[in-house]
Amino acid sequence: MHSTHFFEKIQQHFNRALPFVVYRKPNRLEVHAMLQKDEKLHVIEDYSESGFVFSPFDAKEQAVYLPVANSEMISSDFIFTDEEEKSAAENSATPKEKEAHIQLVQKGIDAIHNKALQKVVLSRCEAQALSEENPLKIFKHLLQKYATAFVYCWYHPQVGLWLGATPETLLKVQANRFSTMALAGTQIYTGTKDVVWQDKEKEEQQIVTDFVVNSLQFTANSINVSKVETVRAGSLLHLKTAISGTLKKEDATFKEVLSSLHPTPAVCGFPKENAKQFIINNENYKRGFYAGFLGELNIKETKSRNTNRRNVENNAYASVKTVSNLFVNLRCMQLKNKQALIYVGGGITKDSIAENEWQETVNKTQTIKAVL
Ligand SMILES: C=C(O[C@H]1C=CC=C(C(=O)O)[C@@H]1O)C(=O)O
Repeated sequence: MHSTHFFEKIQQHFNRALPFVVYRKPNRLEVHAMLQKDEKLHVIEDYSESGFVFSPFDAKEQAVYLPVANSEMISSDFIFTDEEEKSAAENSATPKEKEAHIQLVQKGIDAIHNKALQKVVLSRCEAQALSEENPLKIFKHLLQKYATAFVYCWYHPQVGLWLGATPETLLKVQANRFSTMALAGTQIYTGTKDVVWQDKEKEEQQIVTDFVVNSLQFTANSINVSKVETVRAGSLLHLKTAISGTLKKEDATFKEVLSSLHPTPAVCGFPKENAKQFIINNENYKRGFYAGFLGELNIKETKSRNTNRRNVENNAYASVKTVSNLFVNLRCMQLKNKQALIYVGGGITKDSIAENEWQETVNKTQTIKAVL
């Protein structure tokens, strides 16, 4: 479908206040949309559903989805333009917000010194007035600026309007093959990926790798762990380990794998339950869908071995695969009351310095502020 028509269709759908998602996977040109035909809110029961899932940070809260069976699916290639670079907005956080975050981080550091935790990811939400209110225009800026991210705009009249450009894969599954990643540690990108990482960042990332590998022991047959590499996410750099392998049994284990992984110490902490309780008791706001996950769930993909569509006989060779592609909802915002609510957090360990952790969250807001 032509790009102009594609975005017009989504705009009309949004004007009618009907649920939709529009998204582009990392390093792809193709943009997909699912336009739900009515305004019903569909709730995930057991992850055997087929559609686009949107799940909150706290697994006790309801995950929702747009079902394939009740949606129109459209796609288009996104054309990159020579768009003028926008200058990122000024820091909109108040001194009070800074003080509150520093106190929260200090409390986390103290809990780690008292051995209640080894790592905890602490976050905050910053409001910024919107100069551009059309979500699809903001979505296009995200597409343009973050080619290597999973970029999305998700809307349901009963849930809200969310956008983001996340660098983190939670879980990909195709047949019995899976892949995931351990992503953590942050520094500003200054023109090269050839940088030195401090022990603090190496440790916070290693905690994620160890957790992911251990969580998969029971459900995976084989696990491959890559070397740690430095990856770029917009104006930031992170440490990443790629983890892949085969699952023991595809269907029965998908929900199990998902609940053993989420939330990983990249967004929660270690040990998981203690960190989660610390977050719920001490962050003075509700994360909602920030640091939850989203993406394609049990989508049927048809792959034809012969690209010549006129050759009907060869369609016999087409294979249908069920795939899931889930991402962690980071570098995201909720649009509400003419404001962008920007969600940012960072991993706290015994070596954290509260002021630096504050600055890291300020740096992370730039991913979103650069497109507003
Ligand atoms: C929790 C966030 O990032 C995670 C992913 C990469 C690096 C992180 C860090 O360095 O703290 C976080 O673990 C966020 O962006 O809000």
